[in-house]
Amino acid sequence: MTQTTRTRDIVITDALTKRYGDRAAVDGVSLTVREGEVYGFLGPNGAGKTTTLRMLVGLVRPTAGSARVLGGNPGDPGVTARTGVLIEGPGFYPYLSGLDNLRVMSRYRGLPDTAARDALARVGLADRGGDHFRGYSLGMKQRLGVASALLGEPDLLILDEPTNGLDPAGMVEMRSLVRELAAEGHTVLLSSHQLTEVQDICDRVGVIVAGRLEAESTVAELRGGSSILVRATPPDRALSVAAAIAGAESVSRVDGGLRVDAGEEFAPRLIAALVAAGVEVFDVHSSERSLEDAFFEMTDQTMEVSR
Ligand SMILES: Nc1ncnc2c1ncn2[C@@H]1O[C@H](COP(=O)(O)OP(=O)(O)OP(=O)(O)O)[C@@H](O)[C@H]1O
Repeated sequence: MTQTTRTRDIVITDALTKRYGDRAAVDGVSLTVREGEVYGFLGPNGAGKTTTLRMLVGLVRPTAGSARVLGGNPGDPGVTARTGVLIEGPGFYPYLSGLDNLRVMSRYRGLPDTAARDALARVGLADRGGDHFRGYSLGMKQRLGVASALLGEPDLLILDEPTNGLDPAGMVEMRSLVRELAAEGHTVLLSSHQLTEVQDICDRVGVIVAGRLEAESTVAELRGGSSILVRATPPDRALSVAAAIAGAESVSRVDGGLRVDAGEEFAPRLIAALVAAGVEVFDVHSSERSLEDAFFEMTDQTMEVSR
């Protein structure tokens, strides 16, 4: 029987699990990456991101569960040919130019020499293609890594921490490159422990903590919407007035005031009700939860956030 995968689902895992001894590095992960999206696989160091990605490209055998990639099995030649992979840095030759490094790779894979030039141009390195790899900045090295993943125009790009170690300018460049690649029709699955990046460039995210997928949703859903922060006195009366009009479940005490889970369009009504009840209002502002806040609330883990 031939199993057909809906074209919209590029990667599907079902309870994917990898155990090393009695420890599960990846524990029952079921995720879906859809066609054309940038999917951020987010989690702290050691959460199981690399192990999951390795299973998706056939480098690690699952202990249990399964994965389908581009409608086939991970590691199948037909799937591998359509997948561009950057996991833990490809081994480039330091004394070869960037272009020659790509040529070596494209010949090895039976691709025409033009593939190397095309890939180099796509990551904005066409002008520096003749320079030795060892003279490249870290950002250029990372871009060359992405170029190597782009050889042969794959449908799916799997990038493990593509912005790791980049300076702020390099990160901005890498982010716009990833968005461009998605706009050109590539599906991108990238991992990161840097929340701010995921927040900016990903359509959807999967959050993995200690091997388990804790959440999978759009960035907006994960944030859980916006809220209004109010500083008013007396605080108890402010709380009961807000609860009466917004619903008790939407109102909570926070440091220095109260939080109402609602969009800013709710603020005028809230202020009017507070004032009518004799509450003195000192400050009202709306705030969007960052993905970072959402993540901290979801787990008690300490995330390594690079600044
Ligand atoms: N070959 C292996 N043998 C034993 N344990 C392993 C092996 N590979 C990974 N692990 C363990 O599995 C867990 C998950 O590792 P993994 O590299 O997948 O995490 P990660 O989320 O990619 O983290 P990082 O961002 O640090 O790379 C870690 O505890 C790691 O030590």
